[in-house]
Amino acid sequence: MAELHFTKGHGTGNDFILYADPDGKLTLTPEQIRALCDRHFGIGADGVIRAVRSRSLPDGAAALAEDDAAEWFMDYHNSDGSVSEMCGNGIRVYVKFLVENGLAELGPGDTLPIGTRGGVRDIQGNATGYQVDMGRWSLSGSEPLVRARNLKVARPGLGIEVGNPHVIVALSSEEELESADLAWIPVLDPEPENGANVEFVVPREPLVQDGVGRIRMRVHERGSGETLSCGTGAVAAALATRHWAGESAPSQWRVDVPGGTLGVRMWPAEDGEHVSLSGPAELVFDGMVTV
Ligand SMILES: N[C@@H](CCC[C@H](N)C(=O)O)C(=O)O
Repeated sequence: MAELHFTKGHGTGNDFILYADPDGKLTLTPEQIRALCDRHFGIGADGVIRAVRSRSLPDGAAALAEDDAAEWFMDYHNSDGSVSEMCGNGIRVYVKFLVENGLAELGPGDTLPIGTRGGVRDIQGNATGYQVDMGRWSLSGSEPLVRARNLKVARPGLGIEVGNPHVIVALSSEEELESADLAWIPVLDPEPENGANVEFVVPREPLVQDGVGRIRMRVHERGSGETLSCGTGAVAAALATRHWAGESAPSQWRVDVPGGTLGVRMWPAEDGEHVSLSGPAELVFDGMVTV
């Protein structure tokens, strides 16, 4: 038995249990993670984030090889105990947790590199929260047929990798988006080898306003079920919508999710196109549980 001092936080309603374990001494089992995330019998959360030094974790070696300034690693687990490569909402909340606990500094204009299993991500503060350079992205090459409960027909999805895997599905109307029952796992055919987060999107009317693209999105997250928001999902959904909209589509997007709004921007970098995610990060309360 050990005492776990934790902080509960969220980014647009995507909620996490965070704890500091700089030297990598408190690895939770999948069973412990499931119990902590249980919304009736535990604290309740979409995932658990451990703040651990990159040098204290085998997975951190790749992060340090990529950028030796990536002192901190975001060790992310979904609420079912599975590991994920990356979490776009979680990383903003994670940086706020590091800064508020005096584990890292992030002054105006500074960049903080964070190790993740999906690669090192650079974070900056901004007026509404944090901005994350999500790095390079790619089409996964897969376009599975997607069936979701309450949607009458199967739809083609578009596979996109932004460090973790996503499949994006365009729906025809806001009514259809609301009618989908995402408590049920969408069925993908073919099923991606490592599973996928599935985002359902509809354009706002008009799609582009003042040069900014606008979409609404709901998500069923791999390993967590339906959540109020998914940062990497918002990035993938904006990329997919731009892909469908063609050459003239904007490079700046506003993505409305049930828990709030996220910003996505595509921009040319030296090594190819990067995409960044911006949004708020909140720490809600601290507590202690025995695990
Ligand atoms: N909510 C996250 C994504 C968390 C991981 C995801 N469920 C996966 O398994 O890849 C986000 O904000 O990006």
